[in-house]
Amino acid sequence: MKDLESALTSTADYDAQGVMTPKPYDALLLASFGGPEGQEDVIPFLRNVTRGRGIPDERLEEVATHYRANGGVSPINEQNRALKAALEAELAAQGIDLPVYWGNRNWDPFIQPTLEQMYESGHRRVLMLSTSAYSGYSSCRQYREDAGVALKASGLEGKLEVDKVRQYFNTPGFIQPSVEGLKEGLASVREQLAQSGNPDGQIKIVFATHSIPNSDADAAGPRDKSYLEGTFPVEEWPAADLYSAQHLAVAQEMLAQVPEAAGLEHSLVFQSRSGAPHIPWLEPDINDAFEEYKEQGVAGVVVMPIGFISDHMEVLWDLDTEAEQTAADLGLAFHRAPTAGTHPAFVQGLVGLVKERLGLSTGRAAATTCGAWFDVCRPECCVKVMRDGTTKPTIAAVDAEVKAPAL
Ligand SMILES: CC1=C(CCC(=O)O)c2cc3nc(cc4[nH]c(cc5[nH]c(cc1n2)c(C)c5CCC(=O)O)c(CCC(=O)O)c4C)C(CCC(=O)O)=C3C
Ligand SMILES: [Fe+2]
Repeated sequence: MKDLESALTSTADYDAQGVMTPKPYDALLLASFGGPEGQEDVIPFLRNVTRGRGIPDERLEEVATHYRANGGVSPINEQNRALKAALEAELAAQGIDLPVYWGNRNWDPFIQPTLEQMYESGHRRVLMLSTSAYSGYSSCRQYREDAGVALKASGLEGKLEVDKVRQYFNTPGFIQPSVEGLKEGLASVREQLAQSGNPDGQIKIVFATHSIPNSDADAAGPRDKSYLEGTFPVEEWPAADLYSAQHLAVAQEMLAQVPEAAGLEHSLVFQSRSGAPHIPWLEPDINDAFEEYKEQGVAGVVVMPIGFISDHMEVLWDLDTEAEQTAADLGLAFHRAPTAGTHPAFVQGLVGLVKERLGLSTGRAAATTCGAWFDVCRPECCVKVMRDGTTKPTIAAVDAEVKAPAL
């Protein structure tokens, strides 16, 4: 076990701010969540997702119906195939020779066999890009663990180097598609209100993201928040956990770029809660929030799905099916903005992040009041202590081999 101080200072390939020295990576791994591709995959997929996580059976049955209604197919795999193709095209257009592979946490193609295949094909230095933009256990650390565990289990540790692209919530390429979406959404809701004879009706801009357990939210980012100095202005978000604070910073940046939003109220709400009912998760739920807005005199909502990079099941079901129905029941005008998907600005932004790591660009792209996030996560970043008291091996972390004390 490495001592934390020496882990922070003795490794040559990143600096004290967690910025990694550029390297000649020879392949890119697009790492994602995975999803079922047919009715027979649905339950095995859900078991993979929730293994050891105490999600009640009733919740699994309920989530299964969302997939069943869509032929047992999650839209996420098609979206990742499209993103992979778009990344390949953009890399080729920029003359960068970097093959792209795809591996998932919960469904075929899985991360471990993909890494094995990459090694067998002669790759030795892999850069991983995950389909999650924010900090948090599910969105950052768990991807680092997926790679860390896969390297151990495959015996590739020390033979295959795997680093990770930093979290990109506050990059211009992630923000720009939503800026356009917000403008279109405001126009759409204004039009709906005018059509219904209420042209001056109050509009609320509702930023939506995945709820997570409060304990995960509190553990998001480095445990010692002084590591955030110069990267994330913690003092601006005194009441919020870091996961919420990152979303609020993104929301603020989008609003600042949309003059049509001036004077309108906005909020951050949560969706897709699971887990046992007695365990607190981030609130308010989007549907509860709509009821409150109705009572406050709001006439229409523009929903901004900023927690997700593509229109997967959580977006199609929890927003476009449930939340839209709640809005209809309440008589609220409703518009859901697109996710980043394969928007050219997003794809170019991701390729820009890869170029940073290859040493092909100068500067580290960042929007919002936060600076660029760390390439190498700070001590106990988004830490999750397993039931047996250990943490899992991870990549791209100063504490890869440091055993975390219980929280
Ligand atoms: C923060 C976050 C993101 C956003 C970042 C990111 O994009 O990665 C995300 C994405 C996704 N979550 C997804 C699906 C599921 N998440 C679940 C369960 C959970 N998610 C959690 C958090 C997140 N999840 C948590 C704390 C749990 C409970 C504990 C656990 O198990 O870790 C469950 C179990 C059943 C249930 O919903 O209870 C399912 C089926 C899909 C695929 C959708 C598709 O198929 O199109 C995607 C992209
Ligand atoms: Fe999830």
